[in-house]
Amino acid sequence: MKVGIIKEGKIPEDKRVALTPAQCEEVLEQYPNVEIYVQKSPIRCYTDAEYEEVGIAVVDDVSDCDILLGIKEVPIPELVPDKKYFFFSHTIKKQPYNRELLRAILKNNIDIMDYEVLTREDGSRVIAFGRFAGLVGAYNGLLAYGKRMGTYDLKPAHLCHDLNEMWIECKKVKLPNDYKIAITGSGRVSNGAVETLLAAGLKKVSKQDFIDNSFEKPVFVQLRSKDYHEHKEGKPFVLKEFFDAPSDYNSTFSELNNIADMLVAGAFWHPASPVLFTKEDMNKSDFKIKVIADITCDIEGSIPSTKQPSTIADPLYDYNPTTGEVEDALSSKENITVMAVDNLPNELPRDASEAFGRQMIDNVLEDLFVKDKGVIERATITHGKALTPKFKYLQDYVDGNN
Ligand SMILES: NC(=O)c1ccc[n+]([C@@H]2O[C@H](COP(=O)([O-])OP(=O)(O)OC[C@H]3O[C@@H](n4cnc5c(N)ncnc54)[C@H](O)[C@@H]3O)[C@@H](O)[C@H]2O)c1
Repeated sequence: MKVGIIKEGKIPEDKRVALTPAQCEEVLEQYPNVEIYVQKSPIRCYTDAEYEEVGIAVVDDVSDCDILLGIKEVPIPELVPDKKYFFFSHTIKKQPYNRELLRAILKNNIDIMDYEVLTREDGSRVIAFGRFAGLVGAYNGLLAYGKRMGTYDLKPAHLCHDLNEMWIECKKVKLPNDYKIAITGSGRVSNGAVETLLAAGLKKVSKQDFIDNSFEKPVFVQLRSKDYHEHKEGKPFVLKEFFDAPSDYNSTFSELNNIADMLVAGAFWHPASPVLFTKEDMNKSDFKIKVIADITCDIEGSIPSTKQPSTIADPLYDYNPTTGEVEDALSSKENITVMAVDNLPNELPRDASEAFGRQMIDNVLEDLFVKDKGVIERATITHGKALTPKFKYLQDYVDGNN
């Protein structure tokens, strides 16, 4: 079986790759009937030379391979008919901008296996980049504070060679004693953010201590959903019930509005959930938060200042709490500085790729190359020019009725 690692064609460019050079070697050793070909790419985070150094074939054309591995959506003119593809198609929520892509996939008799729906039997996702989003998102928050105050200057994560260099950069962080950072969430993103703040020398404290005490060093609190939501009728907080009916809950986050200096937003936010605070709260004189690293990046979602996404190249903007408008980054001390990069894992592409490939090797490739125990079937959106049964709900989207 021939496997091709394709060159990413989407703009803005994605540097990540599904298998690193060392992982390609590992796969070839484990599956002697498999061949791997890497399509030449000037942007991939692992260079063509790094693949060649370990004996992996780097070629111009991978269209004779049986299975093609990418990361982001393949541009329609680059799709090769009758192939099996793996990439993030961003079609399963009927994203309007990818309707034509799904139509082209069907027309060209392509089987698309989408990483987003690669799941284990219990439904948990096999491939997720949340940790890297959290690592970099919190780092960008610290970077923003250094720039606001002019106290230190962190090298942007995407200019660091890898995560190790970012950890070393973290040593430059100098926050005042009693500087307080609130992180929301307890999942992959939030736990990644915790790793960065610990690496930067902050101390983790409980919510009560965060509110009641002052400290001789910078501190952070990690808030689980139950730490900042309460049932509207005073019933006990039950996580499943909160997920099922978030509109039955109020947010109590505002008790930290005049305590936290920075917010790192890392909890998934359902549109029916209460917001963290309002535009009016942000305009109050005791609203203390001056840096918001919004990793969830829901535009006009739980955080009113997240009015637009920002980019890796230009990660910050200011929110003027008086006018409610976006202004240039770091244009006034009265403004709140926002980081809302929506593709954070791409800032550490080498590490993110390595974690990605590890998940592929450990959880997917045996099903792909030997016998499918369900992983591949669950992730297959199209087969034989038709939607597979699980994805039939996309038919009206394909037909253009929705
Ligand atoms: N900016 C980026 O580049 C980037 C990258 C990856 C993920 N994200 C976003 O970060 C957020 C968190 O992702 P994650 O990987 O940590 O997810 P996760 O499933 O690992 O964790 C989700 C967290 O949100 C909380 N939560 C609150 N309401 C919820 C609900 N209704 N359903 C599910 N969880 C709920 C959970 O308790 C948990 O703490 C998501 O919104 C995701 O889209 C952003």
